[in-house]
Amino acid sequence: MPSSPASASPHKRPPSASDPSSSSSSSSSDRRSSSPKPRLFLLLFLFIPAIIILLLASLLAPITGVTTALLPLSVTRLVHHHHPGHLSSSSSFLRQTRRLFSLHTTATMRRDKYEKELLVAQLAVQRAAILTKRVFHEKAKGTVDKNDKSPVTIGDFGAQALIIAALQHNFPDDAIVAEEESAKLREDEKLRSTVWELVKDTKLDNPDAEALLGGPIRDADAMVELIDKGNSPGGAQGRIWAIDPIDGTKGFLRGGQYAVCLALMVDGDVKVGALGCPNLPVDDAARLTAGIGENQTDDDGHGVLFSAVLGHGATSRPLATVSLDPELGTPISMRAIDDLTQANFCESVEAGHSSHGDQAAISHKLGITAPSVRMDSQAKYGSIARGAGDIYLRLPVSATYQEKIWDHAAGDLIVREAGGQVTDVHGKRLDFSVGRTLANNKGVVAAPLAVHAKVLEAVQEVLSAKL
Ligand SMILES: Nc1ncnc2c1ncn2[C@@H]1O[C@H](COP(=O)(O)O)[C@@H](OP(=O)(O)O)[C@H]1O
Ligand SMILES: [Mg+2]
Repeated sequence: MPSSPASASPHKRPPSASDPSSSSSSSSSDRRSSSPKPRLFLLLFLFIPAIIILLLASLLAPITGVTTALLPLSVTRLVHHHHPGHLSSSSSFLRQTRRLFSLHTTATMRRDKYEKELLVAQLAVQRAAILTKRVFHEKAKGTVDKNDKSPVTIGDFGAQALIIAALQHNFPDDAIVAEEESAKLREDEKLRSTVWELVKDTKLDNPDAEALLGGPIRDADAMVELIDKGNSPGGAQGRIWAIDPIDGTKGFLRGGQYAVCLALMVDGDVKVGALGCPNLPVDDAARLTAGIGENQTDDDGHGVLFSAVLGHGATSRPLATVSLDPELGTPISMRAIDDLTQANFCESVEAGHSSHGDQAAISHKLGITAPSVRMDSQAKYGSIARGAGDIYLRLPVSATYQEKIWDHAAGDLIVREAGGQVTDVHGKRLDFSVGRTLANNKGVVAAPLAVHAKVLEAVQEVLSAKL
């Protein structure tokens, strides 16, 4: 039969020398009134270390990445477990503290995931891609001369204005490095009104998403001013966005691959990247084919959005899927290559951007027989990141050319987050902290992590005379 609690029993147990609970003959009420100091001491003894732990954990969370939200909870449990009933007023204080710290920690974790930045980047790229696609279709219909550069100019200005508008609306204090500046638009009234006609009618068909980007730009003058906000010198400090509104202008003109590119760098390190590739297949499993660089359409089955956040992997999703969930998307990863001879290379279409001859010599050295796949733009980075291709080489042609940060920032992160390594031909990581160009780097070697060193070795052997 269960014994009744001592306090409820009318018969007190006789005191016993061996019973620690009866070492004193005083009653519990006596005990309550006679020893406040030890209890206070005990309280302080437990509380002060707990608060110090909470403070330290919270401060260290951004550095260590440790999930401290659980820590205050366990400290609370520990205190309650050892001193039930004595901490009621203090426990509400502790609970409040815990809530405060968890809120702070959750905010830190969100910040580390750059959720809002990712969402805005994805939507901004998607909206800008709608504009570029409209121009691409006009061009495909033959309404403009093939050698006329105006479609790409119109698309470039329009897409840049739309992306900057979204960034300014959401992150007004961030700096922006963008490819275009508005001088030409200010001089050319006709060009300005053509771009404005396109910009004013381009919106996402999801009203919440469109509202998040700040809705339409006010007028043509505001549009021109927005374009010039992309004039930051870049550098190693603070938050800087890099925009290439149409990367692969040559591809855009020839009806091949091009990309709308956006990346966020914080203190010179790329944290978020989004690449809209309107003419790539949606299907991640489709291997690259020789014809991928020409006569493309953005019909059904085409148009993919690659994204990545540093430390959180890379994903792809259809460019047409507008969602307020930044995590919607399929994780992508580079193809595991056991036998390098089975790998395939991609490179620029333009021999003036990357040496085709050196690339062929490197292929040969590695025993790769498949011809390289040539395509314009950062679509190359996206394609190897999802395993459609394996290796991307950009081999310097000119000794003086400096690569632009907007041509690489998003792609570099997406490949690294998909399990790849990206360096220059000297084996140095791309350095986005030195301004608008990659002044500290030469060329690009991007490959799955496991084979990167081997590929780099072959690159250096072939280029040894030039390096
Ligand atoms: N001599 C050169 N070497 C390497 N890249 C160059 C170059 N001249 C121009 N580019 C860059 O190459 C980019 C295109 O890369 P790709 O050849 O991979 O498609 C161009 O971007 P835009 O098309 O945005 O102008 C341009 O910035
Ligand atoms: Mg470019």
